Amino acid sequence: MDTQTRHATSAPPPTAPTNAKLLASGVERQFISGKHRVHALGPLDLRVADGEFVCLVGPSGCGKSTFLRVVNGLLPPTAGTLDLWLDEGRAATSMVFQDYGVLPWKTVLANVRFGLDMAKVPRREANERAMDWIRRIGLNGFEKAYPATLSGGMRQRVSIARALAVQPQILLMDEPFAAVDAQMRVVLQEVLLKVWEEDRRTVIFVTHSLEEALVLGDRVVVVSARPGRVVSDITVPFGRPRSSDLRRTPEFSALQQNVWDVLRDEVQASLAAGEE
Ligand SMILES: Nc1ncnc2c1ncn2[C@@H]1O[C@H](COP(=O)(O)OP(=O)(O)OP(=O)(O)O)[C@@H](O)[C@H]1O
Repeated sequence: MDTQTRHATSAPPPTAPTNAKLLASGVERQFISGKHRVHALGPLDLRVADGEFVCLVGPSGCGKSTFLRVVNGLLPPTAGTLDLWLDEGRAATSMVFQDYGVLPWKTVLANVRFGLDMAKVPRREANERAMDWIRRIGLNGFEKAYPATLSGGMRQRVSIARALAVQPQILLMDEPFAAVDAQMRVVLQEVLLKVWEEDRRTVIFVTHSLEEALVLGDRVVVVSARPGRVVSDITVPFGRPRSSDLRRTPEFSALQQNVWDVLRDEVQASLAAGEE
């Protein structure tokens, strides 16, 4: 049965729009920093359908990570409402960050199992589920290895497997491939496409790479200079399954240029405001 979760500054919750997983309505977040008030985000309006892969792009400091933290429930919005429609008994969200976030004193298996251990899943089942993800993400044979012995790309696979092992209803990814080299980035994008296409869970993916956003996303949402608002919401017309060859098509280059034309104004506004 569906439940509805609301991170809100007002009540009551609305009925779910058809197929919606997330609905942000006028979401804002301000921070108090010393004597200053920082208006980090919003008002931001966004609807994400169940099973949709949505990429957020926008200038540095525009509030993208803040939005993910609001969705994750780590930060309450200071205005507006965020509604999530969730299935009972399953993890709501799970986060993957740029800096791997793996625990150096645990093996790959124990890292991937971490969220299942927290949820008190019996050890045998937790091991089976973790091993399944280790295989799916291409780390078979490394389950007993420690993170220090792995490359950056492999550590990030561990992070992704750990996030997915708890079967989150919404996967939140904050520039997850920004710290790996260009070739590994393409490999990780393909790994993510493959595992996502197997079960199509809802994903919100923050990136600075338009190419990455267009390869991965069903939609690319351009966020304005701080405080971040949606300035453009582009449906990516390329079919699935996708591969990296998509990048070499003229249609891809044309769309990338169109999105950049929108984003460039926001980056310039951000630079003028001294954000970067
Ligand atoms: N805890 C906090 N206290 C004060 N200010 C904060 C806090 N967290 C974020 N900010 C400010 O809010 C604004 C938005 O930050 P956020 O990290 O969400 O941006 P971003 O779009 O994710 O940036 P980037 O692309 O560089 O990662 C920035 O000006 C940041 O300095």
